[in-house]
Amino acid sequence: MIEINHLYKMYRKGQLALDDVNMTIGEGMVGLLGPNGAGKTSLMRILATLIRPSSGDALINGVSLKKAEDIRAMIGYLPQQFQVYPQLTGAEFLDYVAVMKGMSDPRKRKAEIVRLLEEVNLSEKAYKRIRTYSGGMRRRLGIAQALLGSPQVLIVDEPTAGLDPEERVRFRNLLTRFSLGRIVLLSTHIVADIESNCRQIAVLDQGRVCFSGDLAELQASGQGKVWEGIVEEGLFAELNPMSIVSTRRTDEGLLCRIISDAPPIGMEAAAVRPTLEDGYLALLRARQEEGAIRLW
Ligand SMILES: Nc1ncnc2c1ncn2[C@@H]1O[C@H](COP(=O)(O)OP(=O)(O)OP(=O)(O)O)[C@@H](O)[C@H]1O
Repeated sequence: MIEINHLYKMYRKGQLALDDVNMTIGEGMVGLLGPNGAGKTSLMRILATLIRPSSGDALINGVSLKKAEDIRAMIGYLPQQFQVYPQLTGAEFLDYVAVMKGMSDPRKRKAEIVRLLEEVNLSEKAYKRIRTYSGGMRRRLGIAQALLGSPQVLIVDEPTAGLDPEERVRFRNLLTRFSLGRIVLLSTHIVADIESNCRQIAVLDQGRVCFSGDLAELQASGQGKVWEGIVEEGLFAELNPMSIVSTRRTDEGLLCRIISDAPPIGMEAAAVRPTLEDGYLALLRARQEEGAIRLW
């Protein structure tokens, strides 16, 4: 379990990235959603003990972040910009990381690397140079390095950014498999990444946790606020662009999906069932209206 207590992060130039974050994270896959600049990476880097909080603390399985060595032995981390050495092979790279993690027995190291390469479906590429890997293969290698030493907690920062749809699905499935019996904390701003397999979701916005709950609860944030209707093309420009979630051209005009507390003016619209993404957008929009955040 991860217990985050009154975590603040203020960067040198006065940028407040985390503003009193409190959260309890249980076992399984947990999604951390939030728009650009919400503080997701800052939170993950703090939990991975790469940077220190300005104040507050978190306990990972009862161990304080102040005990950085103990925490590092417990967690695996895949950063947003995962740096690899393109001239090494996948197996050489993992061996290098394993040595860095203090795995001194070469035979045990080799066995672990073979096992992990198999788990992430890279055995065939093990002895090929990383520069020949696709983006998805590099991410899978990233997960393999994060899993060296079988950590109880896996922290992955926007792991599917830049992947094609097929790799994205494959990568999500891989993470789901690893989340059995572990905590996998995954940050993203892509709702589909967390749609099917996260048992808990937290939404960060401007450094604050503005939602914590399950998928159904996030979806319910859009209840009664999602509308669909046909708009004549000439009138489209008059709609509030911030409220339009999607548009589709039909023979009658543009079919618009809109998020709004009240039925949209200037069109005939019917209330429709919110998707998870609608719920997320409705939540951010409500905060926007409270004046809490700037527009995208
Ligand atoms: N090293 C830094 N120095 C100063 N400000 C920073 C630094 N790193 C992040 N920030 C600021 O802190 C805030 C939170 O950034 P962070 O990268 O944690 O957000 P994020 O939710 O991960 O964003 P994204 O989805 O764009 O990656 C932003 O306003 C960002 O500009």
